[in-house]
Amino acid sequence: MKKDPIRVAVTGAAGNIGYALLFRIASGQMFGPDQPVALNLIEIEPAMAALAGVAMELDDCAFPLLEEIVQTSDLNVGFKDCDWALLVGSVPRKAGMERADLLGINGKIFVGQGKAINDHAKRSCRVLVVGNPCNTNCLIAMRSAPDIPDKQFFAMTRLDENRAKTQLALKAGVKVKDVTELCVWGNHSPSMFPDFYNAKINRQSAAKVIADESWLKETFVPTVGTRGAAIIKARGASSAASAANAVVDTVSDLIKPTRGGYHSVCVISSGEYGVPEGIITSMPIRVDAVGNWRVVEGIKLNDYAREKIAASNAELVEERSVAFGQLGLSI
Ligand SMILES: NC(=O)C1=CN([C@@H]2O[C@H](COP(=O)(O)OP(=O)(O)OC[C@H]3O[C@@H](n4cnc5c(N)ncnc54)[C@H](O)[C@@H]3O)[C@@H](O)[C@H]2O)C=CC1
Ligand SMILES: O=C([O-])CC(=O)C(=O)O
Repeated sequence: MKKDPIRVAVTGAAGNIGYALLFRIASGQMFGPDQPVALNLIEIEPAMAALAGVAMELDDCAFPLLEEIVQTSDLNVGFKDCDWALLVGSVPRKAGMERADLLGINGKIFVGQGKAINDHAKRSCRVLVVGNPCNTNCLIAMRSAPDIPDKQFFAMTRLDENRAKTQLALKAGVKVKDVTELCVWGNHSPSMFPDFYNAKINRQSAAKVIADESWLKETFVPTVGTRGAAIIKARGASSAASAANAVVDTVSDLIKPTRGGYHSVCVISSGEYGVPEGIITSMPIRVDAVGNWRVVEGIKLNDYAREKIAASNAELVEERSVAFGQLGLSI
């Protein structure tokens, strides 16, 4: 039986991440090899000519699953009837900046986008925010879309999880697929905590397998936390292909039951593990057989882990207060 297409709105579609992402959605890597898709490509007016070029290239791939391409700078058109909204469009940081420095520049974008999603997207629309600072931008979009359930808003820390897995695999001399249950907690910022105690290498605690706590605390944690800056320094531009890859991983894992452990996704907190309520923070997520996600319970966190997670979440509480103050939103 023919399936209806999944309509995916992508903002910043002519940008670097957009260019690495759209072709993977259209080829079936995000939603599966027998699932048609329609792409609503959203850009700001000055980038519409570049967007037309990207759309021409999508046409030239003759993807069998790609049923429609909409190109627009009108958010009301762009989010109309979408099933997924991938909010990538925003300014990336440059060398020497922290992602939070983008709050004043990017935060307001997410008010208008949230409102347009509220008014035009399907009620079942799920929203993944990539544009930085992604946790707080996601919170802004969520609060601007009161008719869409909070549980349908996500921000991305899967790139951090993937980075962390590779660093542990390299250190332990194992394959990256042997590293599982790696949750990155907190903010997508240098304060994030990649939990090496509960991560597994071939089903044993990564901390036990690596048996070098000072490397884990003093090298591994900061390497993961500052990997984005290291990429900017090396490439002269922020991660794009690996970020797009993480978008594909995040969405494809949110639409199917989780096998094995869990994945890192930033979701709305309702106080799990003592996390402050009402922030969008990264936690370990599992998806059940009918497609609902939940935060995995019962993970044992030692004092060091709790302290790191609390510090990262305190940063998110502070970001929320600054952003909401600037935007006139009430906490
Ligand atoms: N959460 C994560 O793990 C990661 C997040 N990022 C963030 O993703 C964002 C995008 O990065 P790139 O694609 O490399 O940047 P880019 O500068 O190459 O592309 C951004 C695109 O967004 C468009 N744009 C700007 N304002 C817009 C608006 N209001 N509506 C629609 N489109 C708009 C621009 O015209 C541009 O084409 C940045 O904020 C970056 O920091 C990047 C890597 C990883
Ligand atoms: O570091 C940046 O600005 C881009 C980003 O979020 C990442 O690569 O993790």
